[in-house]
Amino acid sequence: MPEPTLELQQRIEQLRQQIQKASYAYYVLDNPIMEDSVYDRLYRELQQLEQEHPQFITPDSPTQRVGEKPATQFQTVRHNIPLYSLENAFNLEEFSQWQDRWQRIVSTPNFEYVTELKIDGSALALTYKNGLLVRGATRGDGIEGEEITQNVRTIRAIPLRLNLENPPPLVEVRGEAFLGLEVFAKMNQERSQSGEAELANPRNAAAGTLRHLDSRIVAQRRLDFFAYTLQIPGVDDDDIAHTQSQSLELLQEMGFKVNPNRTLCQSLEAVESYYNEWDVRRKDLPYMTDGVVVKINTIALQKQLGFTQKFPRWAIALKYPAEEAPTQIEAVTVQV
Ligand SMILES: CC(C)(CNC(=O)c1ccc(Oc2ccccc2)cc1)c1ccc2c(N)nc(N)nc2n1
Repeated sequence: MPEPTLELQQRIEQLRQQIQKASYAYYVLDNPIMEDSVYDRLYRELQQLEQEHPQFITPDSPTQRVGEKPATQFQTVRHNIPLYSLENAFNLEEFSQWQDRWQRIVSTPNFEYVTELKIDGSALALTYKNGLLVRGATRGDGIEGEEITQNVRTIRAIPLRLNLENPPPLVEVRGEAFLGLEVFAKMNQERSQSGEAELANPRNAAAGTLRHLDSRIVAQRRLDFFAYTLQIPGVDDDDIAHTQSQSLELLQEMGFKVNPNRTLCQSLEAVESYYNEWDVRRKDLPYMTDGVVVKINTIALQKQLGFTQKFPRWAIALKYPAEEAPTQIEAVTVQV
């Protein structure tokens, strides 16, 4: 076997960049730039070269998304930063009461909310070391979750490497993993054809898929992901971004898929119109939502308000009425 030449390494790097660019356009920007047949040919060439020269394989190579052997179990890991859940408001009256509560604590007249869609999926905590994805974990109880890195790596909307020149030593990203409605319907069709019980909803299907021990099965399920929180431990949140909306833009620049249907609101009425607008428009979205999330936009104000034992005081979920009565099986997330 001739010594691998420099141009071989350059060819491998070139293939990686072309494949990564096409994958980002397709899975994050939802805007394909390459025919599938061309993508497959480039991918096969890269796989071939890496098999011939495994010393050139890097953890962020697109070929490293699907693991080989199934896991036997998942480890429990402690989140570097706790994952808080959201207080719920079930109507605008409750939202208005929440607004009055925090306005009593901070006397600031000119507040601003960022309103985001609440995706009906399963929360994920992602950890990047020097820009490389090193861990993916389920929310668990917010303090500890299950380490499911191999499964998280199969989610093509999640970058294996941050798009940053000099990445900080540690970056924590939170978001929602979900199954699109089309993928969910196809999954249930396959399950009913093979005599398995259909799953009640895409949230259950996503949570169950994330806990599948065989990442090759997970890769076939085509999970998707929207990021919504960026943290750089050791760096003051206010220095990363002054507002939640800037933080979402940063996440996009770093290579994450961030839900585009977010708005800035300066009043309760503006929040109400966003909530009512998306109660109608969400029926045309290719994924399930179960509410909107309203966050005080200014990070300095978020810090002033802080957290209760369970929730941030500066954010609330404004839920839509549930479509189907939750059944008992929803309580338990099983591998599906
Ligand atoms: C607001 C937050 C709870 C995330 N934020 C955090 O988890 C979080 C955690 C520690 C933070 O700061 C700390 C840092 C160190 C120690 C303690 C707190 C700040 C935010 C949340 C939860 C669920 C969401 C959801 N389903 N959809 C959208 N669109 N947004 C959501 N946002």
